[in-house]
Amino acid sequence: MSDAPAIAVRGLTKRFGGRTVVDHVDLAVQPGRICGFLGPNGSGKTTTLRMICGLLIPDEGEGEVLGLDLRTSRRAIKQQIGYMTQKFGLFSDLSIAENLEFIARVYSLDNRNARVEAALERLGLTSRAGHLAGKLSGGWKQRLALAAAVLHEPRILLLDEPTAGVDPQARREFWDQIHALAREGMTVLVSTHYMDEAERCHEIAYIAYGVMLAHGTTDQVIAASGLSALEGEGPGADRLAAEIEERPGVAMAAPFGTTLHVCGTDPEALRAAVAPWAERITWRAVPPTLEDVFINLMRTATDGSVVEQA
Ligand SMILES: Nc1ncnc2c1ncn2[C@@H]1O[C@H](COP(=O)(O)OP(=O)(O)OP(=O)(O)O)[C@@H](O)[C@H]1O
Repeated sequence: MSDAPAIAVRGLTKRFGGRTVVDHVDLAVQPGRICGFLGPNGSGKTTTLRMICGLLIPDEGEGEVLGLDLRTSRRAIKQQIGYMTQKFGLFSDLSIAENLEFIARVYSLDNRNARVEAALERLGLTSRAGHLAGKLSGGWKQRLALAAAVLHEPRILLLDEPTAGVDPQARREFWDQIHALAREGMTVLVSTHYMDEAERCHEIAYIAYGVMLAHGTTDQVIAASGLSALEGEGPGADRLAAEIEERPGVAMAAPFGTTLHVCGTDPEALRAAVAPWAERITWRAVPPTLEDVFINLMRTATDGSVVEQA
């Protein structure tokens, strides 16, 4: 397998009405990797995904998708990408298999029967092929949407919040499917708001106000944040969040059950900040979480988007 990234974009920029919603984003994802794409609502994830799959033309920037030029080969790129949008359309009065057959027909795919069979098999849908799509639970609907997205055997999958509103068990199974596809060599870029999903990715990218603020493995992103964290346990620890968050050196404080989780960028200042409660609360150093890192990034990020006056 070549070492060339499956996705490599540089300086990708998109403006809507004079407002920059994706601002010089660089991203490279190697073949067979699952990259989680995180960021607050409206930070530019969907817009970035749509530029990568050739549905939107960037205002600035360049890149290659599977070695194809993002600006000049959008049609060829689209054919090699499976894109699962936040709201996917399916016909509720058609069965799972009929929905897939319909999609195969709309896209004029060859070997339609074999493709539908393969997609059903690949996504564990064969035993439910005759079930009406409208009667499926959220998790099975997502699985059908994933089957539809891989019907044309793309080499890259772009998934836009694929498991929003799906229960934990179904989400876990959906992620098992994504990993199975990645093992076959599929490159996956998946936007999500869930921390447990971020942790299931090989790497993560975090974007806020259209600017890419972090990219790497979970460990790399946590290490690069420079955060350290303490966990406080003792009577009333969980009720101290507001008070402690006011102290210098504390970036965030949040109760988790009966404990209090605090973090900041200066370990000594953090210790000093909680010292007044040291008699009744036991403080111990714990690794910062991905959630700490993302919330801290979000709080420190600024909206640099420029709205031009009409
Ligand atoms: N076609 C459009 N015209 C004008 N503004 C748009 C358009 N598409 C997106 N935007 C704006 O661009 C910004 C980024 O939107 P985008 O959907 O890319 O964010 P997102 O990170 O995917 O958000 P979410 O997590 O809520 O799905 C938002 O402020 C959105 O309102």
